[in-house]
Amino acid sequence: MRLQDLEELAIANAYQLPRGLEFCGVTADSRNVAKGDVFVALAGSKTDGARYAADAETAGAVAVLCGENAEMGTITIPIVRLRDPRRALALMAARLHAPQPDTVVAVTGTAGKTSVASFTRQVYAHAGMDAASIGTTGVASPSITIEGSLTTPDPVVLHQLLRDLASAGTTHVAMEASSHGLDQRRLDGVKLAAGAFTNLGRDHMDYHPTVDDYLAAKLRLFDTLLGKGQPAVIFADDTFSAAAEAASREAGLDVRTVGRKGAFIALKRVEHERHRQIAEVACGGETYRVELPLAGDFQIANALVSAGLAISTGVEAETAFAALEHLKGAPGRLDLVGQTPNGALVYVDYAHKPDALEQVLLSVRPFTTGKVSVVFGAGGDRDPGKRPIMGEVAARLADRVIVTDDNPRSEDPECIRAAIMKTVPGAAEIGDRREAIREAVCRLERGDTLIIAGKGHETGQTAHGVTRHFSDHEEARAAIEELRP
Ligand SMILES: CC(=O)N[C@H]1[C@@H](OP(=O)(O)OP(=O)(O)OC[C@H]2O[C@@H](n3ccc(=O)[nH]c3=O)[C@H](O)[C@@H]2O)O[C@H](CO)[C@@H](O)[C@@H]1O[C@H](C)C(=O)N[C@@H](C)C(=O)N[C@H](CCC(=O)O)C(=O)O
Ligand SMILES: Nc1ncnc2c1ncn2[C@@H]1O[C@H](COP(=O)(O)OP(=O)(O)OP(=O)(O)O)[C@@H](O)[C@H]1O
Ligand SMILES: N[C@H](CCC[C@H](N)C(=O)O)C(=O)O
Ligand SMILES: [Mg+2]
Repeated sequence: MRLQDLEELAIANAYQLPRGLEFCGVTADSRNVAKGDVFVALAGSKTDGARYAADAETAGAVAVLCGENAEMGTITIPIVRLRDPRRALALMAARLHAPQPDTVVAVTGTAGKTSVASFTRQVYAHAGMDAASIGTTGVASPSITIEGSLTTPDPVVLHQLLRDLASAGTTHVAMEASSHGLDQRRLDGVKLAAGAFTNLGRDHMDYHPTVDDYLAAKLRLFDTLLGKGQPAVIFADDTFSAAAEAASREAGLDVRTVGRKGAFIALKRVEHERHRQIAEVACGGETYRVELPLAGDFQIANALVSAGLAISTGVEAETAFAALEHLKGAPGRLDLVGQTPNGALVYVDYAHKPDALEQVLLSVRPFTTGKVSVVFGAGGDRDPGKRPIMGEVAARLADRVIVTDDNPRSEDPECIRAAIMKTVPGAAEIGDRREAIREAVCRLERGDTLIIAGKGHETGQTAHGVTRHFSDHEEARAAIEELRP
């Protein structure tokens, strides 16, 4: 690629560009610079890439792209100042690591992204397509499997991955668009075919200064990344649905609402059973009966969003709704890990924010004839404001609460627990998560349901800066085993 190609990508003015300068790669991390690369110096949350420009030059960088006001030290390679260097990085990574699979769809929202990405992949696969999903739980595809990473990978990693998937024959990709990812332009180079919105609640208040800022980041998917006439699938029954719909209409997108208030897919009726739900939906003048093999009201919402995405990108409605009958839940999302000898149900769930905790507790109540128990904590080095709200949710919606540690990271675990305990004074406090799970499991009686919330698919616990192997699934199964005679 030549530096003057940036002009074609509409990210720089011709006069700024050293003509004819060729480069082979791009990176925003000086530690990854290879000879002949362009280094993009980004101002981050911890440090400023400009500080590492000299390291990048030593490592063989041929030019540095940076923000308009970056304080660059003395370097001899050309410096190109840009209004939006993060976007430049994404567009360059896309150009360098082409091609992308033909159909890439992205889903944003506070909760449900991982589930929708996984469900959409499953619907595509059911329709006979070679499909992948990319998100919090990693990459799933017929050719490439990667466990867990960022929800939205950084652009260089993302475009290398999309290229590898395309080369392996994957044609359809469903990916998560996190607010960090959207804000940091990680998706700006992705050629999207459609976008989706699930809901908006409290999250990442450590990163976004206000809810408006958080919403604006999410809405970039619709007002900036998708183009006129492209489908925007919007869950219609959330408080913020109207805002997502308005932004999409304003951008000239083809708005397709789904849910009880949905016009594209209208949810007419749901019957909840213990491990499945039967929904009646209307789409394109037809009515379909869907037996969803998953518990939880919110999974209906996620399933409809994924059907909306699949139908909007070429899957027949009948095929999409038939596919929903075979869905497997995303790992660690209202995941039934076992049943105690007296018949109580034990679920692992990834609710680590107030709305998710509320939804998951509400959704097990209809099939719980006994008590609803919950074991949860809150992550350290993350928005402390959510802790008392999660305590309040648990106090209101669970009959038995054990407050334990999540990933305290660098914080004092006791202080995190104390902040939750303030609003749920009736709770038991057991810091050791293994012990908390055991205690909760052995107190279960017939008809009870236990939710072990917060860590879902995670396989480690980080405390005092050290990560040790820890799996809620393994702990729950071991605790159930101990009850067997
Ligand atoms: C807060 C945040 O989003 N941080 C991400 C961001 O880092 P940053 O831009 O703030 O970087 P920084 O550490 O301040 O450094 C600034 C720049 O200097 C560069 N640098 C730094 C040191 C050096 O020696 N040389 C060098 O060039 C860095 O590469 C960077 O470009 O960009 C990095 C590269 O893409 C990410 O790895 C990093 O993710 C960190 C690890 C992280 O924990 N991110 C989480 C919060 C995140 O992104 N989460 C979302 C949402 C999760 C969800 O709700 O599902 C996600 O999409 O996963
Ligand atoms: N549509 C939904 N509405 C409300 N809560 C939901 C919804 N879908 C999932 N949840 C809850 O949120 C948790 C996380 O779900 P999921 O991983 O699909 O969302 P996510 O948006 O990817 O979250 P994260 O940003 O943490 O990766 C689930 O375990 C469940 O408790
Ligand atoms: N992507 C989220 C995951 C949180 C998971 C929870 N178990 C925690 O550690 O807080 C974050 O990094 O904030
Ligand atoms: Mg996710």
